[in-house]
Amino acid sequence: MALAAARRLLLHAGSRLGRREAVDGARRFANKRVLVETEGPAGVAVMKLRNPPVNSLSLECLTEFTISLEKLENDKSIRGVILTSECPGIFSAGLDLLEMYGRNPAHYAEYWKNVQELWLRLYTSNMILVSAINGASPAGGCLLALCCDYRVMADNPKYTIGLNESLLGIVAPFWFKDMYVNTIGHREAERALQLGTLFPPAEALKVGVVDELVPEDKVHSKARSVMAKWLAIPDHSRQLTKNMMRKATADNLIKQREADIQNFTSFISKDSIQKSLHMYLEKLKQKKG
Ligand SMILES: CCCC/C=C/CC(=O)SCCNC(=O)CCNC(=O)[C@H](O)C(C)(C)COP(=O)(O)OP(=O)(O)OC[C@H]1O[C@@H](n2cnc3c(N)ncnc32)[C@H](O)[C@@H]1OP(=O)(O)O
Repeated sequence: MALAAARRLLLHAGSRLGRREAVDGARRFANKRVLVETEGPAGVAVMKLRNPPVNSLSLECLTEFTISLEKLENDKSIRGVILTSECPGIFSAGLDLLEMYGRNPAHYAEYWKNVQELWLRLYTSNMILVSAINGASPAGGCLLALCCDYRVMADNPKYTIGLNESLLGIVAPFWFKDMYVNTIGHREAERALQLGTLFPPAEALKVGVVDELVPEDKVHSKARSVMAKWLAIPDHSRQLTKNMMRKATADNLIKQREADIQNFTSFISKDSIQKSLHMYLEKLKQKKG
């Protein structure tokens, strides 16, 4: 409840709580974890995640992300968004494991509602979304990219992308799965989901998780040129087509949002699942030492 009120405040107070500048026709607004830069004439915004060290999607980050998207949707001059990261080498580490570990059921429910909210907004956005994947993109990071209409990835074998939930001992929800199937087909999705495959760029391209690979320093310029191509299509026909392709998948979640929240909450609260998350977090720590 408190978070919803804060969200309304942020959205409407925009320039008071966020920062807004106008320089040479380019505008920017920034929350703490999401920076949005727009270039008036082109109608394109660049949205940069900046939640170091790994752009994990904490509750605050999700909220700021959703608010920023909502603002852009309400700005009729914006037709397209390039989604990228300001954290070197990381697009997004996905959902924040610390939001799903050691908390109470009310927190899990609130968190999951916000994950659903962001996904629905991104997946059903009328704007053209192009992701400039400039780093690692596991699980929820891959989810963000999959919501986009086109994915450009840096051709750096150190970066991987995929829905790796099963490696954490958790299960990708049906709507993650639906979007994966829509993108790479049933057989590839079935295999990749069971194995929790994190694809290096060349394999990601081959199975269709991403659409194009470019050298790392060309990711942004390529995303811009892709955007220009998409902008040449009339909005109304492109939007109706996108809606036709995505509506059933989105509706599948919309009609069972509450049940999905309850499923998530009871699943993630299980001792065995908390134990798996604990072990995974320990593994991440040990990797350093
Ligand atoms: C029904 C349940 C369905 C729920 C669905 C969940 C979907 C998800 O998105 S679950 C999250 C899955 N994410 C991952 O598996 C990614 C885990 N992270 C990594 O593999 C690596 O961190 C990285 C490849 C993204 C980056 O590697 P790098 O070597 O640069 O950094 P690290 O030293 O590993 O990490 C730095 C720091 O950040 C912490 N961290 C990493 N990922 C997360 C995360 N997703 N949530 C919270 N915190 C994360 C990591 O533990 C390190 O913390 P410390 O500095 O405190 O040790």
